[in-house]
Amino acid sequence: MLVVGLTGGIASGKSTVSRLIQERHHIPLIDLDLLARQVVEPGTTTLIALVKAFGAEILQPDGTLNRPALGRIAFGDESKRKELNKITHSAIRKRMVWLLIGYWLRGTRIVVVDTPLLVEAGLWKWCGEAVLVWCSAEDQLKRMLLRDTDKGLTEEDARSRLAAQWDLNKKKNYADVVLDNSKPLRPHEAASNPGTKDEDSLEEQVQRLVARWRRQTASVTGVAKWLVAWLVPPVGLLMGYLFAKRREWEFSVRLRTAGEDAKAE
Ligand SMILES: CC(C)(COP(=O)(O)OP(=O)(O)OC[C@H]1O[C@@H](n2cnc3c(N)ncnc32)[C@H](O)[C@@H]1O)[C@@H](O)C(=O)NCCC(=O)NCCS
Ligand SMILES: Nc1ncnc2c1ncn2[C@@H]1O[C@H](COP(=O)(O)OP(=O)(O)OP(=O)(O)O)[C@@H](O)[C@H]1O
Repeated sequence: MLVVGLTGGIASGKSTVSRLIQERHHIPLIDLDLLARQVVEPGTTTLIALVKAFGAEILQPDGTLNRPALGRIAFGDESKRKELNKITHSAIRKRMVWLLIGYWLRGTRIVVVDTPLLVEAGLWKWCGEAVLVWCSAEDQLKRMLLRDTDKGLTEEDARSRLAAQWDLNKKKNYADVVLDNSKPLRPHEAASNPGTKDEDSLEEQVQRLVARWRRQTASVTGVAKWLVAWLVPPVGLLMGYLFAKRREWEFSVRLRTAGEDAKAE
């Protein structure tokens, strides 16, 4: 099974790409932002742990999580954010692994995992391919404000959310594929933009990417690997482990060349 890690920064266009992959190309998708919401539903041990760590002011009167309030605490202070990650990430990963196992049992060929923290949390090594949805920090800020101002997001909130994540140029070093989302979304919009071609639009880039995944997984070696991993799970696990180790080594060479530190959070 080809597990693709899809990442980017806040408001860089991950959900837009996810929607295209899921709805237009019918590839299953695991959204870690969504799992992050499920693990903090009322009554969960994760929500209880969060209240213990950050106080009852992170709850709404009805007992659900007050997301903007927790966001303000976590995005404004690195140590608080680390604490939040420590509490939530293991529960999110557990859910993700169960979902992956489910897809694998059903014989799925390609699954996309959408997560903003693919690089920061070190998940990139465990993916067959890491895809980064890139745009400039100015575009991220502009798009975030356009999207979220009516949900109460101020420019200060937006800047602190942006500062809470790695710069997207730094994340490029960890990506196998970079989707340039500084251009228009659709081909016809690209045509009316001076200096931009139809094939530069996000939709066309995603179309080409998915076509390659399909060719790759339908090739003789792709099918043979998938079949062996599916029929003999221990061999599949070993193949996955060796692949991750090779990937870690290849990227550490690449990162050293780029002057980056391979260690994530
Ligand atoms: C702090 C919370 C409550 C704020 O909720 P809110 O609804 O306002 O934002 P939402 O969850 O939609 O996240 C919006 C974006 O913020 C960024 N973000 C979220 N969590 C983090 C984090 N821990 N570190 C850096 N950026 C983050 C991501 O780009 C995400 O797409 C929420 O983001 C959360 O529970 N975060 C911890 C879990 C987590 O790390 N999720 C990311 C996927 S693993
Ligand atoms: N190429 C583009 N041109 C203009 N607007 C865009 C483009 N791509 C995405 N957008 C808009 O930018 C906003 C952010 O995109 P999206 O929600 O896909 O980002 P995201 O990376 O999933 O964000 P988050 O991490 O906050 O969930 C949305 O309102 C989306 O419609």
